[in-house]
Amino acid sequence: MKKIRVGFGYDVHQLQAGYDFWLGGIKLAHEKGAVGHSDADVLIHVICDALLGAANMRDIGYHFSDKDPKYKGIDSKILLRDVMKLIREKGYEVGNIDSTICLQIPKVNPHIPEMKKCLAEVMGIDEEDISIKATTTEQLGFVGREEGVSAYCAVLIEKA
Ligand SMILES: Nc1ccn([C@@H]2O[C@H](COP(=O)(O)O)[C@@H](O)[C@H]2O)c(=O)n1
Ligand SMILES: C[C@@]1(CO)OP(=O)(O)OP(=O)(O)OC[C@H]1O
Repeated sequence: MKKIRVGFGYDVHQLQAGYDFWLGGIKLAHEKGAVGHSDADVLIHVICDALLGAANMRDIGYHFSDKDPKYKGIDSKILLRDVMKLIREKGYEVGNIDSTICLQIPKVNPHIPEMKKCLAEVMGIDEEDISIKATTTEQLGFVGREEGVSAYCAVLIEKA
């Protein structure tokens, strides 16, 4: 019988001036960028966490410690590629991904096609199986005050 599992991811990064803003594998032009040990790509991080959770393989920080200098400034696409390797070693393939980015500004919608193309290539899956959505938080909370960006992700993985 085919085995289907669900996974979920949530992550937050601060936004500060003087940092690049990597999101969904691409660099956005903005006066603030995301702060982290890695390139702080919050969308990729939640996809990684959702995939690892679905496969019952802990989380991103367990595999790629934020204390390890090896990961300082690392391109999160490299981490995502490694996570795909880990779940495929367990015999899983991605069913579909659904994600939401919480960001007050800038608008994400114009960039979603490029993000999907980039992530599909990194993961070796069909763009049609990746959904990316965005919401402001109506000026409320840390996202609304433009102090941070957060994201949520649900995935299905399956094996024969
Ligand atoms: N950073 C963002 C936030 C939102 N969007 C798009 O705008 C729509 C309206 O946002 P609300 O927070 O008022 O719901 C939202 O549904 C997204 O389509 C965006 O592109 N980038
Ligand atoms: C991605 C890693 C890599 O060291 O560092 P951060 O960029 O700080 O991101 P976080 O979401 O805190 O996840 C932990 C780490 O795996």
